[in-house]
Amino acid sequence: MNDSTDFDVIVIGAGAVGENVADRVVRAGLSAALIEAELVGGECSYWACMPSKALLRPGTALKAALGVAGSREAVTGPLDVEQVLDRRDKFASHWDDSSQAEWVKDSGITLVRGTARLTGERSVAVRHDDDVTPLTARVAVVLATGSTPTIPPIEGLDTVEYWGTREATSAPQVPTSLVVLGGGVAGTELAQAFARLGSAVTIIARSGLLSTYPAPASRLVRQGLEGDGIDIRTDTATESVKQQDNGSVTVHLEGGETVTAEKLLVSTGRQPALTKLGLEDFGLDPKKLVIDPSGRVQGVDWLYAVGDAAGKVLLTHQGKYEARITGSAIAARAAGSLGDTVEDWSDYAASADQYAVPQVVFTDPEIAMAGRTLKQAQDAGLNVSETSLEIAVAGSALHSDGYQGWAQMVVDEDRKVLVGMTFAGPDVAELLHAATIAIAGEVPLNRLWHAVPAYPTISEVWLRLLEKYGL
Ligand SMILES: Cc1cc2nc3c(=O)[nH]c(=O)nc-3n(C[C@H](O)[C@H](O)[C@H](O)COP(=O)(O)OP(=O)(O)OC[C@H]3O[C@@H](n4cnc5c(N)ncnc54)[C@H](O)[C@@H]3O)c2cc1C
Ligand SMILES: NC(=O)c1ccc[n+]([C@@H]2O[C@H](COP(=O)([O-])OP(=O)(O)OC[C@H]3O[C@@H](n4cnc5c(N)ncnc54)[C@H](O)[C@@H]3O)[C@@H](O)[C@H]2O)c1
Repeated sequence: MNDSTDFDVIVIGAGAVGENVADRVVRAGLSAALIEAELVGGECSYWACMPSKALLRPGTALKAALGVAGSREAVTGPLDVEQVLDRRDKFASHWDDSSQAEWVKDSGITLVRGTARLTGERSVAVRHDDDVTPLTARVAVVLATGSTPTIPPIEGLDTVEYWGTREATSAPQVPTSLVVLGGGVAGTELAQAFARLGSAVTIIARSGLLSTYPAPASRLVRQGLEGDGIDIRTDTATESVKQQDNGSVTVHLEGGETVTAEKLLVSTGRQPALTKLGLEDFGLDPKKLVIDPSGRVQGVDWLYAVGDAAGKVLLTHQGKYEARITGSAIAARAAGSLGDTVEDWSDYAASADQYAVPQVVFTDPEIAMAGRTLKQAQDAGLNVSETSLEIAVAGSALHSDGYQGWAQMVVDEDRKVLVGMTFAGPDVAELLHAATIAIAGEVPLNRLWHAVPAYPTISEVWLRLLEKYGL
């Protein structure tokens, strides 16, 4: 750290999102301090996206080889667990942030290690061990503090040892059995990763499995998980949990049934990490901030929030997008070229957060979705139609024997543009960006008709959907 305590911009939280805001403002000629309490790189690098995908990928690759006659016969054994965990460790940089800290320094950003709290207008105190360093920002303070797990009020949970997603993604060994509480994205991905690494896995979901996605897509994932031997209990409430003498955990379900496993994973959602920042002193609610499309916090014109902390979309790529937008808005306001209001879809408004978010569930099969589901579009008052079909094209037949997939297109009938797209099936994630472009670009359907998918690829499903729609 250099000795300066006065910067143009202070960014609290050096996750992927905080790093990107700091980089953006420095590139625009401003100075920036980036404050981090734990590891530079944040959740995604060490305990979320990277290690979870590294745990999943070998199982998906093995299943792909088993799905094609010829390569199937060449597979002679199960996953090599030690190799999988070693590779995961490399993707998590062995939980060492020195290369990311080096990048921060090389980018001209000042890294300050410690826990930050707002102490006044544009003022922050950073506590590191017993030292407290006061910092001031001439222009703006940005909250990029991420999110923390939501822990459900289940009797006994505070008395047992359980895994959160951090412990699961960094697990040094594979447990013989695992019970997963929560049927959301984190729960299903990690359930499949551990099942394929040899754990006997049970998922307990209060409602459905991946219930925010279109039902045919979630059903395909459920079939895939069941094919891996996962016991899935949906619409099942958990009454209490208890640790056994041998360390295993028993989950007592509504109706009297119990499930016992070596490890319990609680993956029941996340919430913005906004407590202990002193927000109350500025009349703000630390449960959720109201922010404008440039990321500025309502009522405090020097304060911004991005990424998970902003609470709009809890995804790395979307948080980094917000970081680029907010960084540009801060720099433009510092230069006097941007006022209080920002235009939708301009360089200073994170409009895609509302209309064109891409998201992937990295199970096998995958779900890849961009924009709105039919229900979300209807709830937003749009006059929409839906067209859906099974993915059965030359590209999918070649991809694997017995390929099963599903796709859905949601069209705004008043404007004749795509507002939502969902694909489910093996390797559909790579189809997604075309949908994101069509939605964000509001490409008219009669022009999309001229975007010809290459033969023989799974993307031919685009053509089938447009034909079924009536083009
Ligand atoms: C298991 C799992 C898998 C996931 N997989 C994916 C995926 O595949 N793709 C995807 O897009 N998203 C995924 N996500 C979501 C993704 O991890 C988050 O959206 C992303 O990490 C948010 O980045 P962020 O920078 O906003 O927050 P974080 O990465 O949480 O970073 C915030 C940083 O702020 C620091 N901090 C907090 N408070 C203070 C303070 N007061 N002072 C100083 N520092 C502070 C923290 O230590 C942390 O390093 C996954 C999440 C989980 C849990
Ligand atoms: N591939 C990806 O992009 C990816 C992967 C993992 C996580 N994430 C992100 O991380 C965030 C957190 O993931 P998550 O799966 O924890 O959250 P989530 O919100 O996706 O799912 C949480 C699930 O837990 C359930 N639940 C809540 N309380 C419960 C209880 N008492 N008992 C049983 N179930 C209960 C909810 O009904 C929901 O299905 C998500 O917002 C997601 O965006 C993304």
